[in-house]
Amino acid sequence: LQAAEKRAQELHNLLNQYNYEYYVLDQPSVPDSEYDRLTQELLKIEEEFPELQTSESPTQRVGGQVLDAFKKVQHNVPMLSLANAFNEDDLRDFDRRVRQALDENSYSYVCELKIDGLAVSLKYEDGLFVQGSTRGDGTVGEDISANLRTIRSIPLRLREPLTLEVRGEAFMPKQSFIALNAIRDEKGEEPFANPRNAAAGSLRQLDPRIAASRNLDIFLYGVAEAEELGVSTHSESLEMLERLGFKTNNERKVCRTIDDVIQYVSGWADKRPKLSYEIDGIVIKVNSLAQQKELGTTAKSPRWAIAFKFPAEEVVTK
Ligand SMILES: Cc1ccc2cc(C(N)=O)cc(O)c2n1
Repeated sequence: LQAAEKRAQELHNLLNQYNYEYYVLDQPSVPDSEYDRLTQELLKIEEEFPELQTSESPTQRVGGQVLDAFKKVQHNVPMLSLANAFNEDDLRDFDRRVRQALDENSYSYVCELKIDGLAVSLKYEDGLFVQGSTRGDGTVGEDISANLRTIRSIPLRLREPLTLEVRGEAFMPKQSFIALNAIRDEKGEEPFANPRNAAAGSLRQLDPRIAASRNLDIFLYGVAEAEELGVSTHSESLEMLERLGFKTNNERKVCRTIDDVIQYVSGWADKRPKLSYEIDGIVIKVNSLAQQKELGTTAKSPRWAIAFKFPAEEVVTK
């Protein structure tokens, strides 16, 4: 058993690394055939020694049993929703409020694409993925761990054995959305109106095999209680997420002034069709976590962030 256990660990490490290269970096270093061969080898070992078939095994992404309902999950750190800005004046009003609240101290912003998907929270204990949930009403969400495990860019084991909670946006890439609607069309089923609804519908499935078939993906954008982990800005949180093996959206920019923010926002308005996923705006955050704390939140939204919304995108359906 020891030899099998040692080989199984080697295979976990290899398969996790190849999975990371393929789904997070989009730069595989081995052909699919090699990945499949190693997976078969691990499946054989797990068949011979069932005690090695642990939940962290790369072979256990798609669970077998169909749930009859989702459990409720309490978010210790509320998942906030963002206030919206629709034009330049709204952005300048936001900046005025920030400047006043920070007593004219210097501050900078981080701009990131606002992915049009479903906000989710992922919990890790000693580096292992233990729970995934929807935002729900911000304090209580639904446990969709079995469905989130099927998203290949979500690591089942972090590069460091940390216990933390991260937040991100699960989404369906445009191409997967078009392919899914073509299949539904053939089967005489109602097509999904847009990738966001398709992603939400997929993650609400009680059978994880259906979620696994929907080619979902995710961008992580935050670490709950990041300051506890020795991080002082939002951009450092994003770098930490990358170091831990998470997929983040690299289309982000630190902007020193609201004029830079406005330039960044207007630059993206007509670049959306080029993206392989839908965005519904740009998220603008005060970069310093200490200043975020100083600004605080209203009942449901941070005072240190705002979402600039683009007009609804005419969806390419064919
Ligand atoms: C605090 C917060 C809330 C919702 C968010 C949503 C997105 C998004 N949809 O991409 C990105 C963020 O950085 C967010 N940040």
